[in-house]
Amino acid sequence: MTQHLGAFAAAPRDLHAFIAGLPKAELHVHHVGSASPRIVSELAARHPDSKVPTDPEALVDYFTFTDFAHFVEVYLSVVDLIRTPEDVRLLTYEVARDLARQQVRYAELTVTPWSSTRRNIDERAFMDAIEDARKAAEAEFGAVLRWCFDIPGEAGLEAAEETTRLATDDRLRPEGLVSFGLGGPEIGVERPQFKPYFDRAIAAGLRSVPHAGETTGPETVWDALTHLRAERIGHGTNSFQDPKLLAHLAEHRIPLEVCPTSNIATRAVRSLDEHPIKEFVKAGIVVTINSDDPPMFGTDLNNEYAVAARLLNLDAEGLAALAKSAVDASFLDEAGKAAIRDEIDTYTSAWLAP
Ligand SMILES: O=C(O)c1cccc(C(=O)CC[C@H]2O[C@@H](n3cnc4c(=O)[nH]cnc43)[C@H](O)[C@@H]2O)c1
Ligand SMILES: [Zn+2]
Repeated sequence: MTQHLGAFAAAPRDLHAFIAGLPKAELHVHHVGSASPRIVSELAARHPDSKVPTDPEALVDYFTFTDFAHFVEVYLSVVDLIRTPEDVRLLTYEVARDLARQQVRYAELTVTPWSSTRRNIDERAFMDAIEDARKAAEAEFGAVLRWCFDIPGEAGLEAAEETTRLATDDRLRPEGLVSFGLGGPEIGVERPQFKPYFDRAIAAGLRSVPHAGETTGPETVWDALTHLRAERIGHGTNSFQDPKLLAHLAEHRIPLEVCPTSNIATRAVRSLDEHPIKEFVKAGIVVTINSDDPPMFGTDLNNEYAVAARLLNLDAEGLAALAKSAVDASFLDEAGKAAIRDEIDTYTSAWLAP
């Protein structure tokens, strides 16, 4: 599963090692999209009626996408492998292990509960499974997880209603839930129709983090800001087409959750060298670096930092600043943010000491 990892190999050797040990926060990573080849093949073997390959080598081809619609089709075949609360718990716990191995201290994991409840996983059992894994991962790996529940937009308003209910019902809502999102394809899925659901989620104390501008233009990002009151934008890639939007994002300090390799894998951007991340930094926008669906895109967060180092010409101090931007843009409490920032500073000073 290494089709996109070339950029990491291209980073200078010591920068590669610096990134591997750098404490980090991941703000845009999907639950099912983080299933490692080992987990996918284990689940596929458990459910042999599935068309998902059981051989990790065959998964490399299976996870090569022709466009965003093809990506969603493949993504849903993996969603179909998650059939029991134990599948949910195993996936969540293993995802946390993979994050912790990369020195990710804090992650906001995007979970689509509707995809599981509609596949007859009991809603109470689903919440218990993710929470149980979250607590075990924090105790055993030291990785703090928080949840973003997202509406799968293409599934329509019934899915929006159900996701909002699951996110706002005090008897169900998990302790780790901090935010509310909107995912899936953007073409033909207008953002404004989701305003009432975001209003309810925001009123219940959740933060707004919709995907926008990944596969459609800047007008989708404006819609996310205006109608969904977005506090961060998932991707926001095509914002570069509108200078007024760039200025607005910079002035209002709305961070972009940039996922460079994802944009290449889904063919939203032609090549890494054409990625607009440089324009975002030049415009003064808060940029965070994320991995989206790492095993499906043959990447991980460390590789995304290596990609960013190359595209933005960053040294160790620049990478540490990028890591701190993600901490600052997160929904962690102030004490938690300060602790990770201190850890980043201590690590970087030790690295740079003669
Ligand atoms: O679960 C279903 O049965 C179902 C039925 C109809 C539509 C959907 C979806 O739209 C699921 C899409 C799913 O994709 C997730 N995702 C992962 N990576 C990305 C991304 O880069 N951009 C947008 N969406 C992404 C997202 O969390 C949705 O849940 C499902
Ligand atoms: Zn995403």
